[in-house]
Amino acid sequence: MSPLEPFGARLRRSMDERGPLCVGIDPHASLLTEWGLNDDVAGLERFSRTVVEALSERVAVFKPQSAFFERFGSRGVAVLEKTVEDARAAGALVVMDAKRGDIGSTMAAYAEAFLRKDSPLFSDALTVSPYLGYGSLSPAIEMARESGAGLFVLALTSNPEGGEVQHAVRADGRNVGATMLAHLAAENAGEEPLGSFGAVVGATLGDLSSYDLEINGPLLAPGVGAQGATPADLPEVFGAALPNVVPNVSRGVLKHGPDAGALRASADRFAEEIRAALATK
Ligand SMILES: O=c1ccn([C@@H]2O[C@H](COP(=O)(O)O)[C@@H](O)[C@H]2O)c(=O)[nH]1
Repeated sequence: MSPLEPFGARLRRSMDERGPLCVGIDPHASLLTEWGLNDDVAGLERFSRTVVEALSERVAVFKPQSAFFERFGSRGVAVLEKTVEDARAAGALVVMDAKRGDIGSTMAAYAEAFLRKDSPLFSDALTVSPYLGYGSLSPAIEMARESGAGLFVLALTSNPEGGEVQHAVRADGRNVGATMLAHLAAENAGEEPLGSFGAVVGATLGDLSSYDLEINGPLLAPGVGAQGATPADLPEVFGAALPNVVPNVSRGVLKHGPDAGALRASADRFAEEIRAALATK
C-alpha cells in the first residue's frame, strides 16, 4: 500500500490554507445532555456527525478524544471509526487523541491499530505518551514513517499535575519535557516543510522561553477555551515557534452546539483570534 505524503507536509498545507485551529471532538456526557441528546451510542453518533458536518470544510484538524468513544465499548469505537472516516473524507486531518504508550512490542500493536494505513482506526496522527521511555515509541515512529502519518508526543502537558513528571530534572541537568523536545528535534531534522513528529505543549503554561520549542515539527497546544488559555496567550507561550502551533479547542467550541451555525461561528471566532495572535509575531 503506497504511503501518504508525510503528515508534516500535509499539515503545513492545511494550516496555510485553513489556519491552524484544531477542534476537538470530545463528546462529554454533560455536552450530550446540553445538546438535548441521550448519553448513549445514538447521542454519541449524532454529536460527532454534527461536529464533522458543521466544521470539516473550515478547520485544518479534528482531534477526536478516544476516551469519550471507548466509554461505550465496541459500539462507541465503531462511531469513532466512522467519525474519523467522515472527517478525512471531507478533507480535514484527524489527530487521534488516544495517548498510547507501552513497552515496544505492545507499542507496535498500538501503531498497527492507529497508524497502519489499512486499519479501521487509521488516523493522520496519534498522540503518544513517552513515559515508558522515548525509545519505546520506536515502533510507532517506524509505522508512521511507513504510512505517511505523524505522532504528537506528550512533552509539556496543559494540566497542572504534569510538571511533577515533565519538570523533573535528569542527571544531565535537562528536564524530562525538554528531553522529549530534543528527541523530536532530532527526529524531524532536515524535513521540509515541516517534520511529522510533533509535541503536545499546553497553551496554559505561560512563558516557555527556557525551552527550545523549535523542533521543526508541529506543536499541538491544548488548553485554549475551557482550561483558561486564550489565543492572545499563544505568542508569550510559544515565541518563535508560533508558526508551527496547532491550538486545540474542544469544549470552548462544542458548548455552542448543536446548532451548526453557532458551532461554525464559534470556530470562526477562535480562528480569527488565533490569526490576530499570529500576526503579532
Ligand atoms: O496536555 C494535554 C493533552 C491533551 N489534552 C486533551 O485536549 C482536549 C482539551 O479539551 P478542552 O475541552 O478544550 O479543555 C481534551 O481532549 C484533553 O484530553 C489536554 O487537554 N491537555
